[in-house]
Amino acid sequence: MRGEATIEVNGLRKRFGPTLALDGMSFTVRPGRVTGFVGPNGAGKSTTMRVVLGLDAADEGTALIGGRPYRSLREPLRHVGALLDAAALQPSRSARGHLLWLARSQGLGARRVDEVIGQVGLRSAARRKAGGFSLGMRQRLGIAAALLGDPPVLMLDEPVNGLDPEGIVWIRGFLRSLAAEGRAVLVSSHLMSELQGTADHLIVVGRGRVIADTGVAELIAAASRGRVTVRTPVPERAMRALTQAGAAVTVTERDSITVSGLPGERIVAVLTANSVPFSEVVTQRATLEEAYMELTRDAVEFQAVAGREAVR
Ligand SMILES: Nc1ncnc2c1ncn2[C@@H]1O[C@H](COP(=O)(O)OP(=O)(O)OP(=O)(O)O)[C@@H](O)[C@H]1O
Repeated sequence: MRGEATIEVNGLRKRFGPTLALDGMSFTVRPGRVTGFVGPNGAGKSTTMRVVLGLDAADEGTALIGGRPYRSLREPLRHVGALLDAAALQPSRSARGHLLWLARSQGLGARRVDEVIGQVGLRSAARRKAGGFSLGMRQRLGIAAALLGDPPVLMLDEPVNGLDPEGIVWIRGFLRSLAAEGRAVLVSSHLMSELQGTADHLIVVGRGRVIADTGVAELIAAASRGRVTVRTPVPERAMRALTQAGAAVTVTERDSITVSGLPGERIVAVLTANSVPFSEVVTQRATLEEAYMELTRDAVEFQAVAGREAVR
């Protein structure tokens, strides 16, 4: 692996006829972590990736891989590996034949081909025709192709789409290991749940621009808003003690209250000091899906309104 592991996208605008696909898209993908690129259908994820790879030209803005535009890279596979459409392969070629053909075009040898075949777990199928491959096998082959040049930057468009549970577990672990090697890994999805457990960082997009650029842990913490549920047979006494300690408290059920403004450990300490009995103190955590829904609500509402207008 060589070269700088970054993708920098700055002020991209792209129009397809009446559709503004990219409207000032800007973000940086950093090395050593999996960055999820997530947003509703039509948000501009694929278009951004295509612009970064020089497959589409932007009307405005810049896209750089390791500080350089794709078109200036002499052996691009050594700088960036991409999986855009796993169906795009020559059905009559064997998996190994397909990779050999790609490798030759970039001055890479058969040894490297056999290495990546092993890495993605396709050794036993390497000589079979790719046309007969399942979607999961095609995804593995596409990832093998992306890895051929041992690139510091990887971009995968919806790699989890259509995979069975075993394939999903495999790809999650695999992407994490590629990031742990110091690569910049950008993975798109329109489903947040697909990125749970995979992405460390998220670039959330809607309507051709970035809505949020945030760590997964921070996003969940912000959506959870530090709420803690306390189960107690004496909610009024608990409420008094915690309010005095500076918390905001609401009674949610007959025997439970929701507390905000104090961390769980402090709540336990206050209740104990005031001899208030309790059976449970649970810090609430929003799921990634909930946090995401909150962020993208505006973008989705816009689409729903636009859709209704189109129907009328
Ligand atoms: N070649 C094209 N010609 C016309 N319109 C296009 C073209 N490519 C993309 N678009 C439009 O640009 C917008 C952004 O599309 P894009 O495929 O980048 O979104 P996406 O976020 O990848 O969505 P999805 O999750 O559905 O893949 C959409 O409205 C799409 O219809």
